[in-house]
Amino acid sequence: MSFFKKLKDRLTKSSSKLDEGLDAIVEEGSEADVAPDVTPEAVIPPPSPVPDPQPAPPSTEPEPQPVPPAPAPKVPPLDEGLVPQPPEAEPAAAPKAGLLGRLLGRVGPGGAPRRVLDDEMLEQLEELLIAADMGVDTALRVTANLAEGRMGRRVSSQEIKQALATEIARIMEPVARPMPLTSNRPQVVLVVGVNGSGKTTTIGKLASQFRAAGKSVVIAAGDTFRAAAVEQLQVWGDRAGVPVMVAPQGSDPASLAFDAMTRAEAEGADLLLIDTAGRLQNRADLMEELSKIVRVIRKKDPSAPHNTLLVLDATTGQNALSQVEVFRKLADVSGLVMTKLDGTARGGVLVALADRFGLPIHAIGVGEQIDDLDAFDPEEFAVALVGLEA
Ligand SMILES: Nc1nc2c(ncn2[C@@H]2O[C@H](COP(=O)(O)OP(=O)(O)OP(=O)(O)O)[C@@H](O)[C@H]2O)c(=O)[nH]1
Repeated sequence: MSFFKKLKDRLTKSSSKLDEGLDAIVEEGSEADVAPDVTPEAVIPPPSPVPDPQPAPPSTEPEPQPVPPAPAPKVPPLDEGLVPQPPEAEPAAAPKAGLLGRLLGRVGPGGAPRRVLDDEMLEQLEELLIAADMGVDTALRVTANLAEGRMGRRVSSQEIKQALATEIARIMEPVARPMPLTSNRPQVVLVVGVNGSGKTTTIGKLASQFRAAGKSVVIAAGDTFRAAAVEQLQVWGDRAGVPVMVAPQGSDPASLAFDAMTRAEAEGADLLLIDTAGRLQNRADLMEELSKIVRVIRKKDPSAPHNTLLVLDATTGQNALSQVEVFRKLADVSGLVMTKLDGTARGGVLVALADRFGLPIHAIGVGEQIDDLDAFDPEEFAVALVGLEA
């Protein structure tokens, strides 16, 4: 199964939320929009060419004769990259409201419900995006950009989805960067994040991928306080075929990091992945612990760590934003990994993260298996998030 397929299948909760929400907004508005004037005119298919590229304002005065009344659906085709579909051909007017119209609307662009993009619709879109965890600022920016050049036009939900996906991909593009590989040997990667965010799993998946790419890897189980965490890391190390250095419970993580550095150097390892504790209850202690690890490994290599990955759990939604803020104070975070994008309706938080911090998103996790981690592809993500077909 391609990763995209997997992503799409597993992002169902996020995408269905947006997907259905967008459909509902357009359908609801399209009914309200056509209802007042649809009765008399629905009979007459409006003449093909529209006199003027007018945005079809809700006709104010009652039209006397049934000649070519402007109000209905005849607007110049929505151009500018909204949809690569043919302009709504001829039958546009007829099957609008009602179940049939809706069903047809879902089948093809020909009879899709359309709604005039106005302030009310924009507000509804904003609310939907905020509910999908995009955050207020980002939702406002996205909808403002979406509105540009489209206000007053009749749009279908498919077109809105396309436009939304384009907008989201545009925001995500600059942050979609795989973890850079350096020439340092070992390249030291510090992995930080709150407990349960998926650090251990991510380290296992990364180790496995680097191994598959021909790199030699050493893992250090730096959360020495939690025996279960260490055991879990050992399990992942075994799966990935990578040695895991552990220390007695409660011993100094910095000294373990130093030993791991020594071993990685001695073995000529390409990468050293260091797991760390994620107890945020006492930030001062955690900060001290992390900076001690950094001090100690810098005795061996002043340029280390070469990457500090913050692992975030997508299911925490907006909380991920505050975690970035906290961890940026505790450590010099250089990139993000977002886990658990499967099974959450909160995938939109990634857009908020990209928009707010601009930190590289190196990878995303969409499952608990060893191959459920991949590079972050902004277009695939955007399309999956809004529920479009690839
Ligand atoms: N569905 C899903 N579950 C994940 C993903 N990544 C991690 N998990 C699960 O999340 C739980 C916590 O993951 P860990 O890797 O143990 O998290 P941690 O940050 O190391 O947490 P501690 O061991 O408590 O420090 C585990 O049950 C993982 O299987 C993911 O991408 N998708």
